[in-house]
Amino acid sequence: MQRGLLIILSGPSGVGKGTIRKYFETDERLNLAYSTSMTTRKPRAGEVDGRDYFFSTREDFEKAIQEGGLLEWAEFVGNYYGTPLKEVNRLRDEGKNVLLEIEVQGAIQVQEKCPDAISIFIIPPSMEELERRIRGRSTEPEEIIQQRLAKASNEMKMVSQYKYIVCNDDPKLAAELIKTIILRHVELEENK
Ligand SMILES: Nc1ncnc2c1ncn2[C@@H]1O[C@H](COP(=O)(O)OP(=O)(O)OP(=O)(O)O)[C@@H](O)[C@H]1O
Ligand SMILES: Nc1nc2c(ncn2[C@@H]2O[C@H](COP(=O)(O)O)[C@@H](O)[C@H]2O)c(=O)[nH]1
Repeated sequence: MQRGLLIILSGPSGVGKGTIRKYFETDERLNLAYSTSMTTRKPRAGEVDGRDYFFSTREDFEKAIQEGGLLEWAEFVGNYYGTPLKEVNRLRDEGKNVLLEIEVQGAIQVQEKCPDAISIFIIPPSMEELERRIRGRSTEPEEIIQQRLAKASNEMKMVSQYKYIVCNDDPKLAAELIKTIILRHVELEENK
């Protein structure tokens, strides 16, 4: 069986990564599995442990780092976020194409470790629109919104580190573009 691909979906907080993912994650042709991350952030209303994230204490997260249990990890606006390595390997060994939805520092670590990873950076139509989206979501207090927006400006400077750049103006169109990228890579793998 062919090992599954590793796909990185990255971009500033609030750009619409999660929204776009919803449009293509049920497309069976993509044979996708979403990698659930570990985080020390507190759950938002409606978030479910084990589905949206594995919510953890800082102590347990640091233990996971020390034990080499994470493919990548980063501190983002006061919280740790990381990708459990074992699950990614298990899914890829089963032939699944694994999707990581992660921020920029983590995306760079994954690309260093797995140069074949398909990295996609989502950009907003403008920084004003990014701000509207992050505020419109109403999930963070003002102080955190400010920190996330400051972080976003720096993250936008890292676009050249990615193989593909997709603008999320219309989420359905962005999802279609990403689907095309993934399906082409699946085809290339099959013809290897
Ligand atoms: N193309 C779009 N046009 C207008 N609003 C959008 C668009 N895409 C997403 N949104 C809205 O922007 C907000 C942020 O989207 P979303 O939560 O998907 O971002 P995200 O990149 O996954 O954020 P985070 O990285 O913080 O998890 C949501 O309220 C979503 O409905
Ligand atoms: N490096 C990693 N970044 C991750 C991971 N899981 C999520 N994220 C990114 O963190 C920010 C903030 O997320 P939020 O849910 O608090 O809004 C966002 O850019 C996520 O994509 C991970 O495992 N590693």
